[in-house]
Amino acid sequence: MPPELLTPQEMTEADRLAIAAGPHDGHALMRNAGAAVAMEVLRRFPDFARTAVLCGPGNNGGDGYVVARLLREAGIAVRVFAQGKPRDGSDAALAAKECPVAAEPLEAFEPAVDTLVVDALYGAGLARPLDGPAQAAALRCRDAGATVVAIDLPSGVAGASGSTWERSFEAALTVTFFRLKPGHLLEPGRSACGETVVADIGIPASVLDEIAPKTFANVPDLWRKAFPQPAHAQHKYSRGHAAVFSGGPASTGAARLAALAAARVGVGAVTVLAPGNALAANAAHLTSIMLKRLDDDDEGEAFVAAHAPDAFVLGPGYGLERPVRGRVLALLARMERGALVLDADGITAFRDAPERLFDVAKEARAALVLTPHEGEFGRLFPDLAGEDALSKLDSARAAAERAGGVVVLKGPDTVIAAPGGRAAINCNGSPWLATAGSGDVLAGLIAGLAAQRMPAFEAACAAVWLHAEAATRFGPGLIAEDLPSLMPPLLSELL
Ligand SMILES: NC(=O)C1=CN([C@@H]2O[C@H](COP(=O)(O)OP(=O)(O)OC[C@H]3O[C@@H](n4cnc5c(N)ncnc54)[C@H](OP(=O)(O)O)[C@@H]3O)[C@@H](O)[C@H]2O)[C@@H](O)CC1
Ligand SMILES: [K+]
Repeated sequence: MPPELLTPQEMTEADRLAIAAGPHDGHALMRNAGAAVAMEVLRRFPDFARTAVLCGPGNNGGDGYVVARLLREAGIAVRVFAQGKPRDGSDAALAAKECPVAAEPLEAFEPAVDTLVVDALYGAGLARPLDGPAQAAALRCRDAGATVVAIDLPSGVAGASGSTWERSFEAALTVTFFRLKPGHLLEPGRSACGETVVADIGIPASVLDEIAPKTFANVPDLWRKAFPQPAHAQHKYSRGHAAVFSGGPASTGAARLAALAAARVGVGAVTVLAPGNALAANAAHLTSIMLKRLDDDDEGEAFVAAHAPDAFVLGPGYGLERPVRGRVLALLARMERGALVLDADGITAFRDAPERLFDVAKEARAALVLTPHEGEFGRLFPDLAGEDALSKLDSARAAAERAGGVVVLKGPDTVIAAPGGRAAINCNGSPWLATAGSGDVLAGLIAGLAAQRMPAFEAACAAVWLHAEAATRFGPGLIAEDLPSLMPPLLSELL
């Protein structure tokens, strides 16, 4: 899957540029789009005796008329149910004219289990909630358990955000064109799409040079070139040094999970920095990972000065009893390079004064990486979290800009955003990751990669992908302790 994602506006621009460059005009692109959908229908659903194609008034409907014609030509029983008429002279009007199946009103559509439904009501052009007849059709399909193939997007799903207005169609398969849109990967759109296929309809990749998309699917091709490759001449510290702050004696496990993850992702040396009363608990469980006593800020400064770790993790199991903010701000100001990954309690500690963190991050040489779940995100960015008009992508992007750092907004559709507007949506998420300690491992993976000089945005994207891929491959029964040791085979594949 190519990494670029296009907003509906960017997709319109891609169409325009492709038509201008030739040889395909809009009608040819529509015929190619319809043919791609018809081919998927015939290939994947050969057992349906009947097909109902629901056509809207725009170009999405135009694609539907092409599908209806091709399926009829292939000998399938096809009925067309239309909402509105294509505008005179449009490509969709031409496609409707070429379609030998007479259109019936959408209100007459009754789904049945033996009838495959092709949803060509609305795609990228949907600008407001589905109206009554379209909503009723979506509901009837759900109630009847009909199998739906959606063209471009299930009608009712917004391409830019994945949000759904009222009831949307729910597809078993969605066929989209040229590149995915954010709405295919962001929930609830992603679940509504079922399986998603991207079809080539003759738009050349060169149109992307002009469009310069800033949103990506988080696939290895997005960051593979920046992934750390060990060299023969390296020693342990030149392979990077990551340090993880431990919580008190009763909450040391989170830091060790992060430390082990950093080590497994290839960093040369890892140190756990623990308060004196937590040294014994940590020492009992650490072997290759170093342990250093750290009780107050002076010692922290001295350690950073002497060893200059390339990346830090602060937050997992850290607690909120000890002063956190001063330590974070001093560390960030002092680091020469690399990244400070702030997770969990490290994020919560700044709930009353996020601007203090952001001001320092904007001046820092090291990158700040924040890894909030939705709840933690709301503590640092209450206005962004409470704004319904913003998608998860918009929120993460605005937060990264405001924070002057990389924001990893976690969830089933984790979004990674950097200042400047670059953002990636993760697409290999796994329900098995919803387990205690999994976030600690992610923080450690990010720090481990950043310590090896991978730029912070790429490090965060790669870590999110590795974390999810490990969980997906492991499957049921996964606990956070399993995750670090699942890295080696994934690294072998990537390298
Ligand atoms: N461009 C190309 O070359 C190619 C494009 N392709 C295909 O085109 C699709 C995009 O086409 P599109 O832009 O015409 O948008 P589409 O989704 O059909 O809807 C627009 C129409 O719906 C109407 N409308 C909107 N919301 C509504 C609502 N809630 N309830 C009722 N009506 C509503 C709106 O009316 P208006 O807002 O003007 O009143 C307008 O008439 C794309 O998804 C892909 O399938 C492919 O063929 C490849 C080549
Ligand atoms: K559709």
